Amino acid sequence: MEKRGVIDTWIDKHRSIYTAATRHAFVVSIRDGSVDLSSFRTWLGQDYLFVRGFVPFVASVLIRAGKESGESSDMEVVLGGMASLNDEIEWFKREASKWDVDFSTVVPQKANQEYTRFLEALMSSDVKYSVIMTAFWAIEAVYQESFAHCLEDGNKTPVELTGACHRWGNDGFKQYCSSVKNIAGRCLENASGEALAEAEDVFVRVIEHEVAFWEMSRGG
Ligand SMILES: Cc1ncc(CNC=O)c(N)n1
Repeated sequence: MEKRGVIDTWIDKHRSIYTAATRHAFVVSIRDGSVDLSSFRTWLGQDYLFVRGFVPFVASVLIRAGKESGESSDMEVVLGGMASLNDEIEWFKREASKWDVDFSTVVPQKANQEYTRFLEALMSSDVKYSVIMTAFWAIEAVYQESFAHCLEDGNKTPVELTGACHRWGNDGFKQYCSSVKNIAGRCLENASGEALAEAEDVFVRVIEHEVAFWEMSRGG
């Protein structure tokens, strides 16, 4: 059994928004097969742009893990995430041709721009390692929980969308998210009250950005 740490208490405390992010109508529509393909194409284009902005964020987490962490394994965990982003960008490009989406013409929507700006602010050296790790975990965990839901028993996920679901819903990604959560949890155990308050705030803001991100797909 995993030890229940401060992150689990935050998930419970902010359960309604956490569920809004991990069981969003768009994700539920993938799982029940009612998904509107224009919504999926919108999500695909926006998420490709997001991921391109996420790479420098993960790179900054990697640098911080190498410099500031007492645990040498932190860097290896983040490096694993970085490596999967490399595959992910190739996957996005294959999906774009499959769904006839031209990434060169996709314009980032407001929610996407705001999320990317938020990530850029977290890359500042003023942000504590425990806070940046909490954000990193929350970003990955929302996708893991959302897409794993589309693969759980009873799903009617259309076969052409199972690739997306496996990308973030597979057991390896779940393990990786759990490793990132353990790193964040370990850092938070030793954090000051001020750092804890900042990390909780960043956790909630990540979840809010994720909800707003899913909402973009509604526009089709
Ligand atoms: C908006 C958003 N949040 C989290 C992820 C998952 N991390 C990397 O792919 C993602 N692709 N997009």
